Amino acid sequence: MIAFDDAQALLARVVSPLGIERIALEEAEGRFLAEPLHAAFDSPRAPVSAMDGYAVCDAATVPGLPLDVVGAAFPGKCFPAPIAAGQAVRIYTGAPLPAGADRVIAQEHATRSAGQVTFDADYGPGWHVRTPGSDFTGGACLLEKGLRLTPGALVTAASADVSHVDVHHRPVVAMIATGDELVSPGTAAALPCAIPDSLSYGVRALARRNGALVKFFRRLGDDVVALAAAAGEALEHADVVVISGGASVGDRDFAKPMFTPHGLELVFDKVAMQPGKPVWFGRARDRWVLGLPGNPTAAMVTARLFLIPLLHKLQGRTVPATEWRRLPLAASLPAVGTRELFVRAQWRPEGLLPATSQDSGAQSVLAQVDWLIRRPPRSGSLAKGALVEATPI
Ligand SMILES: Nc1nc2c(c(=O)[nH]1)N[C@H]1C(S)=C(S)[C@@H](COP(=O)(O)OP(=O)(O)OC[C@H]3O[C@@H](n4cnc5c(N)ncnc54)[C@H](O)[C@@H]3O)O[C@H]1N2
Ligand code: MOO
Repeated sequence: MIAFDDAQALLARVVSPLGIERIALEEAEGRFLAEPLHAAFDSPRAPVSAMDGYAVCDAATVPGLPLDVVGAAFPGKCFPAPIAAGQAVRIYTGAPLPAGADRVIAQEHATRSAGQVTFDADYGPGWHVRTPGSDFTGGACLLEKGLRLTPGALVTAASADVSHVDVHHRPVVAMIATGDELVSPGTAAALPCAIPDSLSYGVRALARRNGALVKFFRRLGDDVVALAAAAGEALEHADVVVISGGASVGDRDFAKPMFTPHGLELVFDKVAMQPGKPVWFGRARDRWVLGLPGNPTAAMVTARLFLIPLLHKLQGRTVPATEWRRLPLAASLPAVGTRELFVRAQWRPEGLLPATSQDSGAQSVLAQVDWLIRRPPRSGSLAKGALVEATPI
């Protein structure tokens, strides 16, 4: 059995990013940059107004002194002529300042009469001018390689005058849910011992949310011949094959044997963690294979801790996909056994509240929990308010 940190580190070490493609910014949300993104020019490129008001020469402007309004400046247009002492230009937010002007006075402090403007005594202290390069300078690296393109990052990229980005391919995921008892949700009530296949919905959603294209899905009983055939098909279609269930030591646990004819080589098998001990990771026919335990909470925890890092690494993420933060507990926690313990919790104003059920087969609490608390093996009990390491689930 491998320690949790070692298993995550091993996965990060053996997995390399997929190839690179160039795509339009329009299509790039959620993708990971394969190259750093640099600004084509300064932003703003010229001094621009931060307010609707009047551009003036500060040294020649005092409250109550009328100035001649000699034109209007709009965003996207350069004002044609310089202004001099005694003059002002009507200006709008984002417009380049006319040459000679160095300050903008907001229109709330202005009184217009005919072709002139005067200002009240309260127009200071703001100058309301954004200086060239005050946001970013030409050539500056605005987005690092490996960064995921969030809606905010797309704004940054477009503002740098970039239309296309180099990103890693999206990993294609195949999922096989195993278990004789599993049936499609909506059909179990009529079959006394059937169980709705629930976890494949969560795992596939998690994969999609983390950049994967889920292109293959089978729900199969515990028949190793049929499972091996499905494994072969999945390996043809996907970069990553995820298997749920059949990971433990039961007579019908075929998750690994179904890949034996395909040359499965294990990277790790069994991790000293709770829940999720039976999780395993390997390689077959040059594809990655991740085996998740059947218990739904154990499957979602291990998908969070291994599938997401795997998908992110394939897409070129350069920083660890699991970031632990120190946050206070909203209730006490008992001492930990010999395995790293992952406690499912909910964020409350007073801190992290552990879910009432910590059963690895629990399903109803999965809709409520949003954080995973990590507790080292053999650590002692903790009081309410103690700081723990946690990551969003
Ligand atoms: N003697 C031992 N027994 C078990 C061990 C062990 O070390 N020794 N490990 C336990 C742990 S830990 C886990 S976790 C489970 C996982 O075992 P499997 O991966 O083989 O899972 P299954 O037996 O196939 O299923 C377990 C449980 O989960 C339900 N399940 C499975 N798939 C789904 C699905 N897609 N949707 C909803 N529910 C699912 C299944 O019906 C079972 O109830 O083994 C322990 N046993
Ligand atoms: O650890 Mo198992 O993963 O208890 O459900």
